[in-house]
Amino acid sequence: MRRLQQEVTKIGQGRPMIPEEDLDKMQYLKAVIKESLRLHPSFPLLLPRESTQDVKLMGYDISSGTQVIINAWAIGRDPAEWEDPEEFRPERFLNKLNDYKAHTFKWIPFGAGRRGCPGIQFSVVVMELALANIVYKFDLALPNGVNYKDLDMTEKFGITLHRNSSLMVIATPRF
Ligand code: HEM
Repeated sequence: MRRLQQEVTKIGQGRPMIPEEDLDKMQYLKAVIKESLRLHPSFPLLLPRESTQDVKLMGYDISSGTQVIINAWAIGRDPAEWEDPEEFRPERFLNKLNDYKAHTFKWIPFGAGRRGCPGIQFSVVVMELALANIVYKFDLALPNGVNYKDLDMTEKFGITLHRNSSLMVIATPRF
C-alpha cells in the first residue's frame, strides 16, 4: 500500500484528481491490479463453454457438445507457474510479459481467445482510475488496530468471486 501511494502521490503532484492520461505512468498500480486479479479473479471459472466439435487437447478427447469449465482461480495459483503463489506480490507483474492479452494461459482473468472478454480495456481503465484516485486522496486503515495479516480472506464462490465477509476500512482524506 505504501509503495502504491508513493507512486500515485508522485505522479499526482498535488492536483485535485489523477486524470486518465496519467495512468500509463503508474506501473506499480497496474501490477497491483493484475496481482489482485491473479489471486481473486472476478469470474473464477470464466464462463461455461461448449465444444462444437470433437477435439483432442493435450492428450484429452473432448467430444462435441461437452461443457468445458476453465478454473482460472486455480490456474492463477498454480505452483508450477507461480513462485509462492499464495503471496500477494505485485512485483511479479512489473514486466511486459504478463499483459492482459499475452496469451501465456497461466493468467487469464479475462479469459482468452475468440471468446475472451471484449470489455478488458474499458474495465482496466475504470479499475486503474478508481484505485489511483482512492489511494491518492485517502489514507486507508483497518479499524481497531487490526493487522492486515489477520484479515479473513475467505472467498465466496459463485459465477463471480467475492469476499465472504465485508472489508471494513477507515478512509481519511489526505488533503
Ligand atoms: C473487471 C471486469 C471484468 C472481468 C474480470 C471480466 C471477465 C470476463 C471473463 C473471464 C469472460 C469469459 C471469457 C472466456 O470465457 O474466455 C468475460 C466475457 C465477457 N465479458 Fe467481461 N469482464 C469484465 C468486464 C466486462 C465489461 C465492462 C464488459 C462490457 C462492457 C464485458 C463484456 C463481456 C462479454 C460480452 C463477454 C462474453 C464474450 C463472448 O462470449 O464472446 N466484460 N468477461
